[in-house]
Amino acid sequence: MSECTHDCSSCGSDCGSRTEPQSLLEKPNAMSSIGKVIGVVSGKGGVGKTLVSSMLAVSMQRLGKKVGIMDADITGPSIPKAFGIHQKADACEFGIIPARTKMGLDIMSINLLLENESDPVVWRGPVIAGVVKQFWTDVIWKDIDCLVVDMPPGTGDVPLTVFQSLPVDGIVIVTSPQELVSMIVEKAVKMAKLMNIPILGIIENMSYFECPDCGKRHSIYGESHIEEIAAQYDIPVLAKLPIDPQLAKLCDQGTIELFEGEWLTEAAEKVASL
Ligand SMILES: Nc1ncnc2c1ncn2[C@@H]1O[C@H](COP(=O)(O)OP(=O)(O)OP(=O)(O)O)[C@@H](O)[C@H]1O
Repeated sequence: MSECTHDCSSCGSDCGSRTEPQSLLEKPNAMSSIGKVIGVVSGKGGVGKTLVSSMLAVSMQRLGKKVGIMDADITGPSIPKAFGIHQKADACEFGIIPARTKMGLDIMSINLLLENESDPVVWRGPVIAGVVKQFWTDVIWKDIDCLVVDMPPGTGDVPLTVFQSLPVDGIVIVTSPQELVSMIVEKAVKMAKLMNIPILGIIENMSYFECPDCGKRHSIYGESHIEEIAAQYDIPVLAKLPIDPQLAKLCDQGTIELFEGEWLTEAAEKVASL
């Protein structure tokens, strides 16, 4: 064993002098420069986390920030499709170069590394978690003000890896107005607290549908209880996003960067000002 430096955070030895646990934080690629890291999480699948991650990133870019998106949803990657990216990632001697969207966002996703983007990822948890770490250690995130990490739903291996290995500055929780939402939000809140990660707020997706003819709002998935839930956990509601077929269409066409609307501007300002 080498001589004790008394810097327990970076030392892997389990000696009698240990006063604090070893930090599991990974070093980013030497060529990377990353300002803030924001995780976008949801307790369950299909609530529109990818759509919200994409729109939040675009909204921050519209505020003049340089934004990257790490698609940490390894088994269900959908970020490249939303941005119409089908090419493979490039590499140089220093690391992997993310794909650049039409409007200038940097994107990394497992789909940029697979031979065919429709190939399924049938890997065990530790391998998937290793890939997510490599998206941090091997990818060159150049001059990024804010890196948005689109997490897989739930509280499994990947969120745990991201929270332990990346210096996450805060998370945004995405929900939809459905029955189980309180319990689901509670799980996400508890995980963030357990990992000492600040919760920036909740975004409710598919909150309502606004009739294009008369402007009346309909609560398709039931009345929203997001304010009560947010108050219960003392976290702000950052935005409410309507069900809008136009958004689904833009996602399907790979043109989400062209969305019109200010729903996420306030949330983007809050995240960008961290
Ligand atoms: N507000 C909305 N209005 C219209 N369509 C939406 C809205 N939010 C999400 N969708 C559509 O619902 C589908 C699922 O959304 P998305 O992929 O963002 O969910 P997710 O939570 O990331 O899913 P997963 O858990 O599978 O990763 C997509 O086709 C998306 O375009």
